[in-house]
Amino acid sequence: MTEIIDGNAVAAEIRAGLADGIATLADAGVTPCLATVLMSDDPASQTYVSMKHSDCEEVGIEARDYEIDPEAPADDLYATIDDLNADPSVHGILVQMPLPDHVDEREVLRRIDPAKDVDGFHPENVGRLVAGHPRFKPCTPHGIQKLLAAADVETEGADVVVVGRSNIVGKPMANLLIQKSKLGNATVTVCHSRTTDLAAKTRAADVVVAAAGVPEMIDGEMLSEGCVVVDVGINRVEADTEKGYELVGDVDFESAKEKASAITPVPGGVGPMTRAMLLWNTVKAAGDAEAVDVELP
Ligand SMILES: NC(=O)C1=CN([C@@H]2O[C@H](COP(=O)(O)OP(=O)(O)OC[C@H]3O[C@@H](n4cnc5c(N)ncnc54)[C@H](OP(=O)(O)O)[C@@H]3O)[C@@H](O)[C@H]2O)C=CC1
Ligand SMILES: Nc1nc(=O)c2c([nH]1)NC[C@@H]1CN(c3ccc(C(=O)N[C@@H](CCC(=O)O)C(=O)O)cc3)C=[N+]21
Repeated sequence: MTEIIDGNAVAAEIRAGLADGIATLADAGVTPCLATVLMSDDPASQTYVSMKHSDCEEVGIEARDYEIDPEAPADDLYATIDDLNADPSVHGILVQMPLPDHVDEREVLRRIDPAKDVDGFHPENVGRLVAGHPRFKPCTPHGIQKLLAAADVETEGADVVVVGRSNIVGKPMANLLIQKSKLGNATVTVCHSRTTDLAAKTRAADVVVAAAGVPEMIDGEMLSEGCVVVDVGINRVEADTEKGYELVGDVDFESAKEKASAITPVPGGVGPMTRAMLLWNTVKAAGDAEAVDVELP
C-alpha cells in the first residue's frame, strides 16, 4: 500500500507544537510578529499571503500586512523594508515573490535584515546554510525534511534526486539534504532543464523531490518501485471547476502512486508545510531578537 503523506496533518502538528514557544514568549511580554509585503496583483500570491495571515492568527502570531502598488517605484518597496527593519516590534519580514520586473529582487533580498529574514533568502543566511550552520532554513525544504521525518523516511544514506535548482526550493533542498545531520546525510543529485536523461536519474533514486514547475512531468515510468516521491509543484491548470482551474503538482500522481511506497499529494502535501515552517522561523526570530529561549518542534 502506498502511503499518502498528509501535509495538512503534519503542518497542524507543527503549529500545535509552536504553542509552548509562543507561551514562553508571552510570559516574557513578547508577541511574535510577522510582516508580509505584497507587491503584486497575482491572485495566487494574494491567496498565499492571506493564508499566511490566517495561520498566524491561529497560533497567536501577530501578522501585519503591507501592500504596495505593483506599478509603484521600487524605492517604495525598499523604504517599506527599511521601516520594518528598524521596527523592533517586527520579528519576521516576508516579501512575497515574484516581484514586478522593475524591482531588483537581489536588492530586496539583501536589504532585509538577516535576523528578520524568515524566508532564509538573504545572502548571509544562504551562506550560513551552505557552510553547515543555518540560522533560518528556507521554509519549503525545511518543511520537506519535517514531512519525511514524520513519514519515517530515512534520508541518511539515501540517494535523493532533486528536480529543480531554484534559490527558493531546489538549491536549499540539496544543501539541507547533504548536511551532516539527522534529516540530512543523503547523497544528492540536482537536476534541471539541461540535465540529460532525467528519467535515468530519477529511476535510480530512493527519494525524488520534484520542484520544476512543470505540470505532471514526473510519471510512474520515471520512478523505481518503492521510492518516495515529494511533489513540490503547485501549478494552476485550467479546468472546468468553480474557480476555473485546478491545482496539479509536478508529478503525475496516479501513475507515480503505483510505484511509490510513499507520496505527497497536491494540494495538501508540501504547501501547508511551507506555511508552517514560516511560523516556525517567525517564533525563532522572536526568541533570538528578544533573548528568550524558546523550544521549537
Ligand atoms: N509547495 C510549496 O510550498 C512551493 C511550491 N512551489 C512550486 O514549486 C515549483 C518550482 O518552484 P521554483 O523552484 O520557484 O521554480 P523555478 O521556475 O524558479 O525553478 C524551476 C527549476 O526547474 C527546472 N526545470 C524546469 N523545467 C524542467 C524540466 N523539464 N526538466 C528538469 N528541470 C526542469 C529549472 O531548470 P533551469 O534552472 O535550467 O531553468 C529550474 O531549475 C513551482 O510549481 C512552484 O509553484 C514553489 C515554492 C513553494
Ligand atoms: N517570499 C516568498 N516566500 C515563499 O515561501 C513563497 C513566495 N515568496 N512566493 C511563492 C512561493 C509559493 N509558496 C507556497 C506556499 C504555500 C502553498 C500552499 O499552502 N498550498 C496549498 C494550497 C494552496 C491553494 O489552495 O492555492 C497546498 O498545497 O495544499 C503554496 C505555495 C510560497 N512561496
